[in-house]
Amino acid sequence: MASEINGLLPKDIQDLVLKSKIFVVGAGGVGCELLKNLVLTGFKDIHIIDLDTIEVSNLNRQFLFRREHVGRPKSHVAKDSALKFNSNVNITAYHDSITEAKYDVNFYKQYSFVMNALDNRIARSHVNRMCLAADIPLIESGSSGTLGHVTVHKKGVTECFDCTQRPHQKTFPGCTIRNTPSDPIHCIVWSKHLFNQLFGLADADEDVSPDSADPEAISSAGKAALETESEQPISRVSTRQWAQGCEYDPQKLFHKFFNDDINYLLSMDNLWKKRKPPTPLDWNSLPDAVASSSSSASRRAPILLKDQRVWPIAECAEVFKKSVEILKKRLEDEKDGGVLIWDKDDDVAMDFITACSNIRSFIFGIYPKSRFDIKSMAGNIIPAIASTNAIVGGFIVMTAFKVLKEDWYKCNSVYIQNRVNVRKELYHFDQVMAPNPKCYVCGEKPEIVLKIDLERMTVRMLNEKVLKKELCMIAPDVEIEDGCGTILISSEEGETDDIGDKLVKEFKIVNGTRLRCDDFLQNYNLVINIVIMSEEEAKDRDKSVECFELVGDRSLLVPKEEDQATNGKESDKDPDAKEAEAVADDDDDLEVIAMPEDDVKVLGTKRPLERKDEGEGTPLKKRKLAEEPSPASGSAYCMDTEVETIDLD
Ligand SMILES: Nc1ncnc2c1ncn2[C@@H]1O[C@H](COP(=O)(O)OP(=O)(O)OP(=O)(O)O)[C@@H](O)[C@H]1O
Ligand SMILES: [Zn+2]
Repeated sequence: MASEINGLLPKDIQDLVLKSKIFVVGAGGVGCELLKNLVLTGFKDIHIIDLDTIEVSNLNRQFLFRREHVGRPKSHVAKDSALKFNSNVNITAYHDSITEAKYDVNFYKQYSFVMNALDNRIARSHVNRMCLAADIPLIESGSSGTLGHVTVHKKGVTECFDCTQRPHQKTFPGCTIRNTPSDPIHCIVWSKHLFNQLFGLADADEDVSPDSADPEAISSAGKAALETESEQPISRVSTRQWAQGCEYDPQKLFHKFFNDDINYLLSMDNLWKKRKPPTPLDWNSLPDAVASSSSSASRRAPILLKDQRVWPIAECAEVFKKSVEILKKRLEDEKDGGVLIWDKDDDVAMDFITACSNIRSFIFGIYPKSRFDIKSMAGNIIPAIASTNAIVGGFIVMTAFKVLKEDWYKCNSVYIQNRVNVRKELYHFDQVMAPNPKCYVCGEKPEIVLKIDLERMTVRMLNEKVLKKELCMIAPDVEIEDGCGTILISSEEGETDDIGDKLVKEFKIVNGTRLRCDDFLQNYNLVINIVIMSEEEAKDRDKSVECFELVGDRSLLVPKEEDQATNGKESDKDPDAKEAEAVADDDDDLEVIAMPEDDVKVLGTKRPLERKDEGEGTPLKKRKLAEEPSPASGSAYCMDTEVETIDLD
């Protein structure tokens, strides 16, 4: 293997490779490629963690896994398969989540550096914080379709993973989902919400019934609907309770969601002045056609597989009936009031979503979709491409050499794009950036501004949605800076459960209140400055949208003059690179992946890393593209990087 053969690697790198101990987080698409590269490079002590087991759908690209491995832990099988490439390596495999408390700061300290090969923001952000706490370099990576990235993060030297705010998931206004869908994705999202309301973790923000507070509906005509609302029996009980009350009778469910509720929507006649009104369906006289008989998919129907053809409405109703019956039984079998978790790979759950979304599409005159298409939209499936993973895995190892040598200023960010840019490059190399002093994670005194709707924000929402989901904490403790140290949230199980449903305003939280948050596991402290939404703002806000907004540090919104004058600006960045950067946010739970046009927001301005004069440690100059021209390529920046990448001397 490379490190065992003298002369293959430069001597200094060979020595560093032989003596380093490294940690790979994730043994999926990128993780498999990476592990194979690492053993072939001759790293001797490799640890790898993954929480998952192997699924059939992994086999087309996660080539360390074979059919006989399905169901076994990814990390264990990855280890066994990689050892076949080079048995002269120590691999330690953990079948576990990296967010478990036992992987603490001391655990991280044993490594020379850490490599992320993950697929979600929470785990990425967690590892970022652990590496900052342990002061261990992190190589972050990701791939999504043809896009990929590799970036380096080193405490106090480069920006951290959270220094740049990444685009968030694309969401749809609640009234579009509940009242006026116009695209298949609206019906798919509604169906996922319906699944959760009936069988899963019901979320008040995912209501599926008509929204009579829709500003568009509120007019003299819409008032009729508002008035009849009180007569709607189901408005007083939750959708779950109502469904339980009628024993999940599929016909009754069908009638409510696809007839009663639609008639109710029709009564909000303001909504239909400029739109085609929906058509309620009757279980006993279902049309025989597919939602749009002119669709090319339906014309091809006879020769297609079940997954590829678009089901006629009568078939959708039949599938709806069967899937409701099975899901009802599964829910009954759950112990201790457990609920079902929606999973794109669960056939019955997918049948339910396909049937519901196509029935709803029919009602609203939206073109239908095949089960295959709906699965990819509902599960945010972006085809994983083996070659992108391979390229990312390769770049990680090339980057690892620079990390081992602590050549931070050479650790450019790499973005793999899906088309060549103006300079005819498929790979975009971006300057390594110094930490953002205002970063809410690695800044000296991390602070953030949180705007909340006092009438809606409960303690539980603050914990689950803001701290854990948005701010990626794992086990937060929160104290109000009110002079008495009132504990609002405790990481100790059960300690603050009883106040979870209380509104935060009951704890005298007002404009300017400061909340001290502390995640002991991540060694992370954050002060949240509360800003209250004005009544006007809260009133205008779509009720199905979250009742909070993370504003960041307000002072960050206005860059300092000095920053503007001297530093690289985000707007200079190649748009393709921004698209690739969005890959980092390809969370499992996204509804729709960040689109290329979504801008990457930056907290403050970016600061290119200053190059240090080797040996003396004094800053040489700001490393700027224009200062290092390359006659050969006309792109000093990338040429420079290529040379650095290929020529290891
Ligand atoms: N908290 C975590 N701890 C350990 N491993 C994790 C954690 N979160 C995600 N992973 C692992 O990261 C890997 C990411 O790989 P990849 O993106 O190829 O996903 P996948 O689940 O294998 O594929 P797909 O999502 O396309 O089915 C997965 O194997 C996943 O189990
Ligand atoms: Zn940071």
